[in-house]
Amino acid sequence: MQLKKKGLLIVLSGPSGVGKGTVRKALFAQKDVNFQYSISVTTRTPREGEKDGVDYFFKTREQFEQMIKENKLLEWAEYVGNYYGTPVEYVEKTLAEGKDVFLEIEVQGALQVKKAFPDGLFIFLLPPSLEELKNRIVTRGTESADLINNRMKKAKEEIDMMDYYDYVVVNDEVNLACEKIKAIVTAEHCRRERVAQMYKKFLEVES
Ligand SMILES: Nc1nc2c(ncn2[C@@H]2O[C@H](COP(=O)(O)OP(=O)(O)O)[C@@H](O)[C@H]2O)c(=O)[nH]1
Ligand SMILES: Nc1ncnc2c1ncn2[C@@H]1O[C@H](COP(=O)(O)OP(=O)(O)O)[C@@H](O)[C@H]1O
Repeated sequence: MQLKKKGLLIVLSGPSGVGKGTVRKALFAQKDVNFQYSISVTTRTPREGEKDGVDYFFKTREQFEQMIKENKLLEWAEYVGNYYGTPVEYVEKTLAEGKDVFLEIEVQGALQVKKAFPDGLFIFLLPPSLEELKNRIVTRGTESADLINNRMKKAKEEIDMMDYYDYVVVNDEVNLACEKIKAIVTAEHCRRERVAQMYKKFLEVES
């Protein structure tokens, strides 16, 4: 058992358009939320309004491949033609400081994180229906018709993976989804605290 309390690694996944970004921004706008957001690296072109170092670190494929070679990524995946990855240094440093880290990543990456951090907290965000998912992607208006179809195909594969997650949260209403995520994190902290206390007590009895 670790003596120094480490932060909790929280992973949020879900199909494109379900509202991960919206829910994440709503969560981080709340004063009682102390998670640290891990900014990912991507080779995707920035969307209108996106800023380098805020939404993503935007890199070329060559730069990204160099980061893979240098083991600078905790996990990475190719998603609809672009690379996405999590810088490892920030995650390890922040967890070691006892702070909770929040990753918003797709399922292939989440499975890699689960191998490296089996005690992470894995949450899957589900749309109320596939029809509503398509509606949201179309309404967002950032993808061409081709890309929307690719993302819908991918969405069905992704939803098949929700079994690997600890919790499933339906994003029917943004504030409600945020409340559910906060409740899950609080409950997980309490559970870990209880286990740590029992373990401590057990050691006292043994010695
Ligand atoms: N594996 C992995 N996936 C990521 C990372 N950052 C973002 N993603 C995921 O990549 C997918 C595409 O992201 P993006 O192009 O921003 O479009 P979005 O679907 O509208 O969020 C989403 O499922 C993101 O959660 C990362 O660091 N690693
Ligand atoms: N609970 C919700 N109800 C209705 N629309 C939503 C909800 N959550 C997100 N949206 C909308 O759905 C679209 C996709 O959301 P976004 O956060 O970009 O998804 P993701 O990051 O999962 O791809 C956006 O237009 C957003 O405003």
